[in-house]
Amino acid sequence: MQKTERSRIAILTTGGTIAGEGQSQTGGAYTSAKLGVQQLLEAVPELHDVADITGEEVVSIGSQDMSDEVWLTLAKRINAVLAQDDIDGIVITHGTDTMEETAWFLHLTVHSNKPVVLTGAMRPATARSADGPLNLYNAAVTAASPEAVDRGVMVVMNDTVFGARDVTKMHTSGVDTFQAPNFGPLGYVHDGIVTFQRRPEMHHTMTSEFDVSGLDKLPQVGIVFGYSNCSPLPVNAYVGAGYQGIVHAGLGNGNIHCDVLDALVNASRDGVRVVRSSRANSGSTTMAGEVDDEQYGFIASLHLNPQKARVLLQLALTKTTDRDAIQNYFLTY
Ligand SMILES: NC(=O)CC[C@H](N)C(=O)O
Repeated sequence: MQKTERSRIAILTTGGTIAGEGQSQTGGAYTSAKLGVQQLLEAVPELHDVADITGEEVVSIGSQDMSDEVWLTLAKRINAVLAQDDIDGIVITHGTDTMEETAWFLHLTVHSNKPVVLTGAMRPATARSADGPLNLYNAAVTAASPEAVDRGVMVVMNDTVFGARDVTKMHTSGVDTFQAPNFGPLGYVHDGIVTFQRRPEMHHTMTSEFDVSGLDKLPQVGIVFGYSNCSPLPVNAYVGAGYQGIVHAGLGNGNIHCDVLDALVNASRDGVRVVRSSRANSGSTTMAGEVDDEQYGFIASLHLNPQKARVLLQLALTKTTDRDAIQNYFLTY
């Protein structure tokens, strides 16, 4: 696709290490979410070679403090900005800890085919070899590219373009922390040019039926972690607190310790929707395995990791509590 006019990109900031500051250029200690939009933009003058840029702060937090409320604010703001004729794409700067969840939430709740790209950094702005400035530049290159249209929400980090559904944070501190263990990247950015290899096949953005425009909160869904000799206490606590859904970060192919299984079966029979995911980091929690989902009324998360399964279950519960319909969402998105 040839582009004749200059792109117009809105950069929305939310905090994270990309806006972080430390005392030392080589030490590890720093505080995230310290720099404002102008400082982020001034660090990368080359952004203006890529597109006409506007900047706006949405929140300023470490993404470990991300909340459903901020997600709803972001989705509504992005939908409004992308509805403007004078904006071609959006870059969101974000902490890396929950970047994959925010990207996935937006992939399902933004209704535009214009590019939406999240980026961040593993090293604060004050560090030697800070990765934020080049990540921000590469994100803007991607958001400004006509080739990026209709690929849903993306994460651009470390020269690599990932699809929101596929990407996960795999390393606590390395700049190559983001990976897509099941399906690989969508593309790469080098020398100011983005090259795509493929398109996300499952439903998203324009074909997503989830609409949060009228919502000010989301259904409560918790995650419980599976391990040897584990306890049903967290499941029972969520049920007691009135949670509508529970995602089990299971063993292997979504297996569940017998004590926890009893608690989850009771929860499921009481109408709490239970999704079976895996702590294994790659592979699908398949629909036929050691656990009989049909018998217990459970839902298989397939390739979605626990934190992403939680997001889809929250959105599914805004539409229905029917187990089969929710399983169908997991097969569709
Ligand atoms: N590398 C990072 O961005 C981590 C900083 C912070 N914990 C956050 O996720 O916002």
